[in-house]
Amino acid sequence: HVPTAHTPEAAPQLPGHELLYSGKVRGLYAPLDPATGQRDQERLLLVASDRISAYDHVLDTPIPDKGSVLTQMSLWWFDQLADLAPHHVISTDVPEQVAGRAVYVRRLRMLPVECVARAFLTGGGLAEYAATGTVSGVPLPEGLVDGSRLPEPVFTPSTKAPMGEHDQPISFAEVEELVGPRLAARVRDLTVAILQRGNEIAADRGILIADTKVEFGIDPAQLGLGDGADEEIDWASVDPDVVDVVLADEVLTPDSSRFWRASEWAPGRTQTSYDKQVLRDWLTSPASGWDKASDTPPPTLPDDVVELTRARYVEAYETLTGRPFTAGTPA
Ligand SMILES: Nc1ncnc(-c2cnn(Cc3cccc(F)c3)c2)c1Cl
Repeated sequence: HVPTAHTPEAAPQLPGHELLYSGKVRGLYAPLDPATGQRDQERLLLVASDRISAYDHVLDTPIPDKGSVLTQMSLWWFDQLADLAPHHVISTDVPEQVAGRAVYVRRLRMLPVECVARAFLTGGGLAEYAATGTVSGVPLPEGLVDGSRLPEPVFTPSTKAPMGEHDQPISFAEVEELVGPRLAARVRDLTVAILQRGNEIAADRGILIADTKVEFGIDPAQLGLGDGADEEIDWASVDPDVVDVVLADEVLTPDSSRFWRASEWAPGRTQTSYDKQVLRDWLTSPASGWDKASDTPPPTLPDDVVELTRARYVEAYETLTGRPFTAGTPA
């Protein structure tokens, strides 16, 4: 089930494909059957653009290869996590206009929950903890500060807000109301296990993953639905021990997660972002002439900021995977 699209110019037209849904920096397309022009009901094309967002704005300057780096990092993580959960990837044999930065995926019915887990406390989770001593209803030790490592990753789910709005944190009890206690427990356990595994692997490479957001879906056939079917699903009736809970969307990328350099980690202050700090520092410096409180769009980026930011993405990919980044071709 893919939300109806609003089709801003941001996502390009793609021959043989229909744009279904355009996020801030990504697009979701349905392949069209060349014979009938009908949408393929079993596959989607998930495209990552080179656009980057900061301070809730999508910048007008692309970061070359960002889409390709993040796509290839996600593909690598799907392999590293294959023992924890099946994934939705079918093929990287994609149209040349999006080579290296798109994947064909199985079209699933997505659970209506943004599955977030936190291994370190910062951002919205820290704010909630400061106000209540808990996060998503989970009591935490006293005395935690910005960047504190949590005793173990905590599941902090959100609702899927409408386009352009912020997701709203919800409690585990609300997740149980949304998808039933069995699926709720399963996606909680999977999300925590994915972040735990991600940090085990990343720590060996000097990277900390503070938090991450993943999405899960289920094959319509396993729900007794036709491919094109759009009817409401009674999630509470779904038994996760019978169906496959599939890891979809993107996984453990710097867009879906906070990446920090382990060598720079210092609880008690704002941590530096592995990938976005160069961009943030320039945008908040006098050099940019921009005021982030003004709600005006950020200015075009200078070449050195673009190149340094591109280098951060490439460095994150090569450090994590141990593979040289090759632009435009899937690893
Ligand atoms: N395998 C799947 N089956 C059905 N739906 C999805 C799905 C729906 N939405 N999203 C998030 C998203 C991904 C990219 C570009 C966007 F604009 C939005 C992912 C997936 Cl991944």
